[in-house]
Amino acid sequence: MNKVEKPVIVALDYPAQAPALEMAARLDPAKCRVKVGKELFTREGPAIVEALQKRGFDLFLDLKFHDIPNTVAKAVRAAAELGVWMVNVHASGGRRMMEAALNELAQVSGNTKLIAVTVLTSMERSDLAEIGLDIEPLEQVRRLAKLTKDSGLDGVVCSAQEAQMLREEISGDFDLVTPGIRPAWAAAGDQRRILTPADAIRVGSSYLVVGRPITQAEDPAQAVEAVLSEVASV
Ligand SMILES: O=C(O)c1cc(=O)[nH]c(=O)n1[C@@H]1O[C@H](COP(=O)(O)O)[C@@H](O)[C@H]1O
Repeated sequence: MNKVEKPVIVALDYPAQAPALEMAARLDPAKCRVKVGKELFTREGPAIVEALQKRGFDLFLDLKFHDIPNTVAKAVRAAAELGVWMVNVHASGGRRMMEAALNELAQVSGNTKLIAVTVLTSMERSDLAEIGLDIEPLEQVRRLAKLTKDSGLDGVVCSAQEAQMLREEISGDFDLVTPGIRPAWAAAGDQRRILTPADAIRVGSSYLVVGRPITQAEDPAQAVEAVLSEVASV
């Protein structure tokens, strides 16, 4: 078991600042963290990060950087200088890219976590084959997670269905940040490889990225409580 403080990260997948802040106003920063992704950040920029931080939220800036080492390192630095709690890159950018990002991060005060995306939960074996990877997604996740750990990063984004395998293969402190979480009372929607909050924690997830089951609930704060009580029961 890898229980952490405040394991729920609410994905604020909104097109603009107003609805994102409306949702944030219905959430308690003492109970959950929030995630800002590409759409919201591209439209609103650092202002949305600052507005959410001002309300007391720990913020995961989910921009999944993937470029040459110098470019990614500078982008990670810019994120850390915004004071975000967590930022991410694509592990497939390779060891030199991840190490450069980590070195740059070490020069910024604060303790922003740096994690890497392994294989997106939307990708299947056939998608990997089309980009020249003739292996099972699970195997690619294993490889990229090991590379991420060897490169010194804090953890990976992966499907909770891969968490158990990663806990068996990778020892020590290593965050497994898992989307595709669906409490029994929520609709699966477009997510395919899903797990309940309790099962995700049971198999070794550290943080649960939860979007619509919370943001589309009639009472989002109560939905956070429901997820937390499931987690507490493990
Ligand atoms: O990096 C992510 O957060 C992410 C990676 C991944 O492989 N799959 C995935 O669903 N996500 C994100 O996790 C969130 C899941 O939202 P819901 O499906 O609404 O719970 C969305 O913000 C996705 O963009």
